[in-house]
Amino acid sequence: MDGGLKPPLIACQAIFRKKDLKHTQWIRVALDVPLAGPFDYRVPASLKAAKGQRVLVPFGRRELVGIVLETMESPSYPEDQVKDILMVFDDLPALPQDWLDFGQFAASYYHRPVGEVLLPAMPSTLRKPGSYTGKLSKGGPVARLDRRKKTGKTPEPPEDKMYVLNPEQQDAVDAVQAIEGFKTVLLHGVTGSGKTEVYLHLALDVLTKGKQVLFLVPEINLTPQFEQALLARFQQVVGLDGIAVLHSGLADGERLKAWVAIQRGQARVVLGTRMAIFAPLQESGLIIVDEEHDASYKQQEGLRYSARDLAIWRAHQLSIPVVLGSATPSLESWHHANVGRYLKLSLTKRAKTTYMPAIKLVDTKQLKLEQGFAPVVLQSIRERFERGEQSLVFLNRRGYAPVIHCASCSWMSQCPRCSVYTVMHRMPGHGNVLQCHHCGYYGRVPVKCPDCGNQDLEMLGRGTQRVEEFLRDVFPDACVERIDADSTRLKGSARQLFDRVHSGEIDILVGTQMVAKGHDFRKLGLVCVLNADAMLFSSDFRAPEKLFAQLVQVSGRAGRHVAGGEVLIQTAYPEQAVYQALIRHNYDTFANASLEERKITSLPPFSHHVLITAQAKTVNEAMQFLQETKQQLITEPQLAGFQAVINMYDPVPLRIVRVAHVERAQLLIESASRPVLQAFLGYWLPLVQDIGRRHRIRYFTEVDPLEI
Ligand SMILES: Nc1ncnc2c1ncn2[C@@H]1O[C@H](COP(=O)(O)OP(=O)(O)OP(=O)(O)O)[C@@H](O)[C@H]1O
Ligand SMILES: [Zn+2]
Repeated sequence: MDGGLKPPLIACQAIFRKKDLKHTQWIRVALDVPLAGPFDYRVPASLKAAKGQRVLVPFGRRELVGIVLETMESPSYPEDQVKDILMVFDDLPALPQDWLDFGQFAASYYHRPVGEVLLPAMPSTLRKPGSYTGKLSKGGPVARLDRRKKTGKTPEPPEDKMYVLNPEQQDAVDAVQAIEGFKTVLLHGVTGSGKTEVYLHLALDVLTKGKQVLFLVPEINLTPQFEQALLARFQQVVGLDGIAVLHSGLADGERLKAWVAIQRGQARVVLGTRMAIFAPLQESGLIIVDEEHDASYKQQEGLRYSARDLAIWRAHQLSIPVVLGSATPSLESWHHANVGRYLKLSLTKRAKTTYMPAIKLVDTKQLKLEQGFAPVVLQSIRERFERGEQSLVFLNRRGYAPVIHCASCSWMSQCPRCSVYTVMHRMPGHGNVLQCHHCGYYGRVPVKCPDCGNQDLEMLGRGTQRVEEFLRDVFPDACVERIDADSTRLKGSARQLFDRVHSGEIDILVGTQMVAKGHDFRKLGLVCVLNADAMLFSSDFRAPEKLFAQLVQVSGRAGRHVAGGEVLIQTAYPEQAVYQALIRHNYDTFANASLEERKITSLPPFSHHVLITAQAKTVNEAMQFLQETKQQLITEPQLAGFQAVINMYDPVPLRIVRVAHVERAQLLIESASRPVLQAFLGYWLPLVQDIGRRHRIRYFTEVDPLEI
């Protein structure tokens, strides 16, 4: 048995207790429970626990795995109330102090208990008592992993196409390499400008200095492409095990393996989605955040963190550079670069073709559309197909039809649990079903109207499935495939589909935002965008920024390796500023004008937001609760000083007010100063908690929300 793994000590603890009292090592432990703590424990003489080690502790009637945050002279409770820990796990090196500090920072900034930050960051096997105490534990998950024999030969690395950097790329590399200590770099490079090559050159430099590189990408389906590039370039340098990948799509064992390699310092390059920001790196030299503007860096449940923002804090903490790359930087980052807080580096040309694709607007107002397609769009797809080039049809709506409708009584396929319509999906083998994209509800498609009995129910609108079906009809000789959350549900299926696009087998690809970003499609000549207008009139002040970014990204998939790339955007509002900036490839003008508007209206980045979202049986209860919390600013004497510097809006119901029988409302808090807002939250959130308890209401707090 591994040295540190002792059988549970519950039985022998009583014997030790008396003579142990002089010894007394006290520790403070982080536990994944929704309570603030602190949780203090005593370490019996038979054990030794150091900071950053995991320990097994009794908690109420349960036993939990926690992380030692501190060792102390004395506990913060009377000693006889402090319980003994049961085990210490020393099968891995202690988690580094800077990692603990990082977790503490995230906890305080996002106002969550530290245990809810640190423990969920780890693979589940390392924080489940059962993985160590059960009959089959055999020394714990790490020992089991280490015993697993390596079989087979190490695969050869993929072929590496290292390019001679063009002058812009070289300048960017030189500028980052010249940085000493911490600096945030914004690498603004147009789509296809070869940002990846810049990252790889920077990474090589850092690796040869013996440091680790952390590489963040926004989506799981971008990891295989980057993993291949990293293996091609670095497998010879750091070995196969020197490259670790972390994302939520990994099986438990794979995630454990990657984590262990990182914590032991064996992994030199860590590639991952947002969760990888919590990798316990030992000696990191560089952090790269690709597509830094992407909303996927924001976690939308539990600890609602932004991995991009945390990456900057982490780099500052470690005194290393952090490179944020994007063709469409977030307005926050763009602003920081404009005022000189970040170093702005630009790649203005494409690396391969030198041409940006021609972006054209197809005005659909006067046109008769066929299944949502303008005739010129279908004609263009046909021409590309005949020339052997690929086309991408982008439609950000999955399913077959967004709603079923009865023309005679106006019945609609409303979700019984939510205030949205259910979407009709074709399920191979199951026929047609109605599915709610918010609560997961499934139902049959009625054969006749449930209200009036009319048998002619209509399918309104179209999603990717219907578009795929239509294109298969129109182009029977073409290979038409669809990539969206439905077609890639099975593990590995997304990768297979993307491989088929890259190999050129697929002629026409229909896809949602899954296909829109990051991918370097070689044979893709044409991109068609069907329902861009859907995002045009959203109430969210970030909607134009998001729409612009999305359209630039998807347009950027066209003509990366072939000349003559073209993008056709169907719209009924071609005069809108977003579209006009887009056809001119003018990010700078769009961003600067948007920032000007934000400044006038005091919106981020010129102010800072916190959002409280309350959930109750009725929206009125949620609103009342929020109203009462808002009232504190006026009635609570200790908050009086904040009245002039904190702005609270009126509570409002969410746009989709009911999801899964729960109604929601939100309260937006704003301040021109981040430290002031943080100080205010420190006083105000405990009051909110008390009111929440009284109202028996669930709510969550979101610092720097992306959607309001
Ligand atoms: N110096 C170079 N010479 C020739 N080709 C290059 C050079 N640098 C990169 N490339 C190639 O250009 C293509 C586009 O590069 P890459 O995918 O890195 O673009 P990107 O800037 O990340 O774009 P996006 O923002 O759209 O993801 C790739 O096929 C890459 O191999
Ligand atoms: Zn629903």
